[in-house]
Amino acid sequence: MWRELKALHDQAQGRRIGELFEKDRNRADRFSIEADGVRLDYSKTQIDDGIRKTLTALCDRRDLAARRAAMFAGALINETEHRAALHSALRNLDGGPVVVEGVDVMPQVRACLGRMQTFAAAVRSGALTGCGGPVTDVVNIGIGGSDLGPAMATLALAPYHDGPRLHYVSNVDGAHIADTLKALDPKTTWVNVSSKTFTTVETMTNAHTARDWMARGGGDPARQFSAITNAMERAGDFGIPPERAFGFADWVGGRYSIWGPIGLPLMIAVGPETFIEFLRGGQAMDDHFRAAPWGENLPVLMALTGLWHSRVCGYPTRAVLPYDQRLARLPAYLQQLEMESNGKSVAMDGSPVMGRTGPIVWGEPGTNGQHAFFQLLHQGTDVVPCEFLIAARGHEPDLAHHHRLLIASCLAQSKALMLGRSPEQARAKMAAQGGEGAELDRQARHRVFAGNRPSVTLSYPQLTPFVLGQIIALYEHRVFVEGVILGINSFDQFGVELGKEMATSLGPVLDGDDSTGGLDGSTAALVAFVRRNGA
Ligand SMILES: O=P(O)(O)OC[C@H]1O[C@H](O)[C@H](O)[C@@H](O)[C@@H]1O
Repeated sequence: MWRELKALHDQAQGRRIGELFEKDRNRADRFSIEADGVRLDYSKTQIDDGIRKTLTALCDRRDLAARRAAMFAGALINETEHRAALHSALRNLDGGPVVVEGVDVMPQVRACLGRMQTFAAAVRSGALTGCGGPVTDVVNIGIGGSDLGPAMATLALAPYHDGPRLHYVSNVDGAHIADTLKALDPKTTWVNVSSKTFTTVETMTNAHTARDWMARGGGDPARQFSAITNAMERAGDFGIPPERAFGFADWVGGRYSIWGPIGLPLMIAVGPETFIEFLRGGQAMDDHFRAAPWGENLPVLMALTGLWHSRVCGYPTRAVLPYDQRLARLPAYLQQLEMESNGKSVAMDGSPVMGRTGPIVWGEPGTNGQHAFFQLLHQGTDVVPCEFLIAARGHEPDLAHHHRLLIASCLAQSKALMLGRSPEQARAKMAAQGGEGAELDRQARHRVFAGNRPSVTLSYPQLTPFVLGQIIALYEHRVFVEGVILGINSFDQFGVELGKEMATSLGPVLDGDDSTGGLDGSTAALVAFVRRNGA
């Protein structure tokens, strides 16, 4: 089927996307789908009826319906780690039982959500205090999946933020925690340590530093710390008692964990009701993903468009461009979600994967990116498929003129990428400005835009908690569909281990252990530089 798609791609070579609209007046509608207010427009791509048909046939060829059912039913689809991938159970608010290895996990999920609500309400109301009175600031310490989700969502839902100030510390670079704690009062700051394993070196180092800071400054770490982990004993050893620890099961992967206790800081910021709205958005996307036919299914169409661009067209990267400042952390969040899930070279059965798997995902909010890297998007030698995100309205009614400009810019960019500017148009423009002769020719060449550059646009009414839930669940399922079609396991991450292991053995070398014999030349020279110039 990849060969068939490659042949369709070759046939489409040289075809202008713009012409597809001239041939089919209904193209925009026929190549857009909408579910519960979220609309995906993939009409500004080379995908036509034949390509779509072959792409959707991939879903049946790879038994997507059965894999999807297995995921939602709690089967051990993470085969390398013998685990279920059941983040959907965390937002299964009105659904029935979900059974993992003979046990319905829903009572445990509901009990945990209830504890989170009680805890968040107590922090927000001032019922839970620090030594110096009500909690003014919450510092969340975590990294990767224990940081990116809540950090991204706290910014996204800023208009709903009515709890204490939230701060996120992730990097082991002491600059991160030093800059964060500098402005805080140890007597009214709450520290939450988020770590699924409670062993991650960055998180544990920051947690110890925060504990020392609090104790030195008159706060009480025994009272002002909480933990989110599935290693309760380790949290206890650190000094956080079970009543202030929130557990989650191993069937929730780190990068899929925002829906459960890892979302607690978000719940503290926006309140339990708003958090539940976020869960409802995720659940609505689950319902859509499970019910809609392939050709009307948002995660499936996003996945198929992505595979078309990366696997068939061979474009190595994809730009995520939220025209929504509050989604500024979405590209970083998606880098973990997509690249940690599908950046693999070995198939589920252990055989090598032929061809490209997950593309490199990168991006920045618009309009800022326009004044930075959009030059390359329009005129560079690599084609970068772009994913625009835009809300029909913002949260600032008195600044509606800003939003009008934001939307106009977003729509203009996807239009310009598609249509470009021909040499004739560039010459006419230069001539209208008084240019002539050889200089006009030379100048005009710099002002040509090849166009025919694909993009998709995801639009939604407003970035509400419900819509954010829809968007995040949409991307999760997109990753799952891509993984199934590529035949890889999207739920393990062995690729992060080797560097961690090597860091452990390099620590003593940096401390002065002279057994540098095993080091490669470059690493030995870098160690020598640090020793010469370090403290
Ligand atoms: O939550 P933790 O156990 O501290 O793990 C934090 C992160 O570190 C690991 O290296 C993984 O790459 C991530 O998937 C994980 O989210």
